[in-house]
Amino acid sequence: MTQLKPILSHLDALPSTPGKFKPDKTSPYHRLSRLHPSLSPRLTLWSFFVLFLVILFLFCSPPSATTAVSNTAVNGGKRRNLHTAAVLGPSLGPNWENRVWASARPTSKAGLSILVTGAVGFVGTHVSISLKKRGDGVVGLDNFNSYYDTGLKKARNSLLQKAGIFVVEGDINDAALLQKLFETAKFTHVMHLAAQAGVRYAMKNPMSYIHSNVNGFVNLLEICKSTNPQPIVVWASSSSVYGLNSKVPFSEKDRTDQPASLYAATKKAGEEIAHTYNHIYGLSITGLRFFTVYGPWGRPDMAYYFFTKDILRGKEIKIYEGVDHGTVARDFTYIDDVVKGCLAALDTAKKSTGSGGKKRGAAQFRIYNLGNTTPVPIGRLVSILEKLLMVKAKKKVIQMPRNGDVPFTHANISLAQKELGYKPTTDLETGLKKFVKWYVGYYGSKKKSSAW
Ligand SMILES: O=C(O)[C@H]1O[C@H](OP(=O)(O)OP(=O)(O)OC[C@H]2O[C@@H](n3ccc(=O)[nH]c3=O)[C@H](O)[C@@H]2O)[C@H](O)[C@@H](O)[C@H]1O
Repeated sequence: MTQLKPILSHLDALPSTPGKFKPDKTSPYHRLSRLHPSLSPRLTLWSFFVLFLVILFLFCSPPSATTAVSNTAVNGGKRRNLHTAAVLGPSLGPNWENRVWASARPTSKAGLSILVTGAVGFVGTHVSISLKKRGDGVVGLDNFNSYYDTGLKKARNSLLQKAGIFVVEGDINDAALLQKLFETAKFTHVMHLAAQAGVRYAMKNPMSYIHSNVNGFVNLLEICKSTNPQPIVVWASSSSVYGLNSKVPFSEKDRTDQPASLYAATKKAGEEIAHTYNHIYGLSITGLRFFTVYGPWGRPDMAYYFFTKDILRGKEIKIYEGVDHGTVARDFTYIDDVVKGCLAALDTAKKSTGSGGKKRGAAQFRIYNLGNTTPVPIGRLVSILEKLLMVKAKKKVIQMPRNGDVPFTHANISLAQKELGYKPTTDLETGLKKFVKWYVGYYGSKKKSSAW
């Protein structure tokens, strides 16, 4: 993190709305020449010379520098201007370029060069480390937003640094930054995991979902389609797209036009947007529908995580039930299984066909369920946690509020099995054991239990 600080402080110092700046009518030149009329001709000569140098500089700058005028990013609710980062900052200068370039370089002969967005997120961290371990080049991009404990994100970033992965702090909405990244490294693949996650939070902060899952995604695809050669894109959709679909198990062919939350609606929108970019520009795109992914280094906003915290603190937990005491269940999927699915999607993807924004032929477009195929009732999830934590939970069973949650999820994974060789092997009890072990180690030893 420490090396990212200079970038931050540099960016924070920049005005967020350049248009608001009033021109200074009493410029130093005017003031000086009023005081010393004899200086005027000499100053004019110098002014022309300086102007010439400025024009020369602008001409020689990469396009990102000149197109970067109006992009802003929202980070942790704070509006910061990242646009000129690509233009001015010594922070994005040769040292930054070297780090990006070195991190993007594969260490194995057949290795890929991958930009992982959302790299300090839960899935992003695991995927990045697995890719790096097998010899791929990996550069991370993440805005480190404060949707949940940023301390956890920083700790994940330390893991990535130790693995030799450079994570750039920035937002997928920042076109200039993305352009600069693609100019610096020749990415063969983009693993797009940056998103506003969480089903229930969408009622509190709807615009954050549009910002990241719609605007940000389009911004990223715009850069990908214009890059030459175009990278292959693999990205995270969600089981939530099945919404109120009642046919089980959920198959990729089932209807996905009844989302129950804005989160689900933005992921569904993402799938349609992806199709458009595939159709018009020849981008090879694979969408992965993740089913309630859990495990070590997980997300504190998810039920298994905050149930663990609350059980340990003796705090009451609310277990949702459906209509007429119906069971609410999830097809919980362990992180290592999902990572294997992500890597298989990258490895089996065919190349994009377009270049420089022009399609040259039909490109691959795929969508897969990455689930576990075994839905588990929430009551059972709590019993497993009680056993592992050796603490009785204070349970309150309540009717599921109207908050965007769906009553159950259940993946049919036969397509992913056939085409990706995807085969989940971790049952919920085994996976939660690994999670609890990590949780106790992480919060216990570091006394961080107040974080989430
Ligand atoms: O597969 C996905 O695409 C999504 O998975 C995840 O959503 P969900 O499956 O809803 O997981 P999560 O919130 O952990 O709730 C788990 C269960 O606990 C129940 N639940 C929840 C809260 C509570 O207080 N009580 C309760 O019973 C609740 O009703 C539910 O049945 C990701 O967060 C989301 O980003 C997305 O990736």
